[in-house]
Amino acid sequence: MTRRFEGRELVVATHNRGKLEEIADLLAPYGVTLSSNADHGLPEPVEDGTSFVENARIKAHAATRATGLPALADDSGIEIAALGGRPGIHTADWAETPEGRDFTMAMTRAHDELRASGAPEPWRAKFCCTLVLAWPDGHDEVFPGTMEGRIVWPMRGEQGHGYDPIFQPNGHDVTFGEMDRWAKNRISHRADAFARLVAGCFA
Ligand SMILES: O=c1nc[nH]c2c1ncn2[C@H]1C[C@H](O)[C@@H](COP(=O)(O)OP(=O)(O)OP(=O)(O)O)O1
Ligand SMILES: [Mg+2]
Repeated sequence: MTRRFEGRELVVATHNRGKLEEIADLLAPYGVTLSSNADHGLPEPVEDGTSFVENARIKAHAATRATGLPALADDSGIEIAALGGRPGIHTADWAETPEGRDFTMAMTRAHDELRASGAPEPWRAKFCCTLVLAWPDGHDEVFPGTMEGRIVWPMRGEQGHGYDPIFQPNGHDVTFGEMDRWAKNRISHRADAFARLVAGCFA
């Protein structure tokens, strides 16, 4: 299946630099030539789907249509059990401000809502990642991944991106924000989805 990528470029259809770096590391062993949305000057599509897979499809197919190349999109987010699964597909929206994204604000909101809910700790949470690989002929392939853990407070760690400082994965006593990129990439929701992608495309 590696042949499907031989001599071709894969567009990573994301505007999130943290994701792009993780995806480049995860794909490094497979000799795929990567380019990004930024390399192609692609706009950020409106993510108005009602699920991770719908939003990933919107992003992947938009990049494929614009470039004629296969494209890989990642739609991800965190589901907090005591908040009924919120923010879920709205995880990035919680960080939105007129000046750009503010993840300290978003993490503070998650913590404030957990406190207000009265839910006892541990506050169970699940990171979800859905990868969609879209092909120029219009078909696509879907690879889901998850990582279970808990929300911790205060924030811990300067590494990673997004909500990493408040997410402590099960089986670990550090947050994603305290893990180096290789440690996170061995266990994350994105790594889980990539294991399925690799099995489907490079096995
Ligand atoms: O490993 C992660 N560590 C921490 N936070 C994370 C992670 N993975 C997703 N997240 C959070 C932040 C992100 O902003 C949102 C996903 O929203 P999502 O729309 O999929 O991504 P995005 O808007 O940042 O970039 P793009 O849509 O261009 O791929 O969930
Ligand atoms: Mg997005």
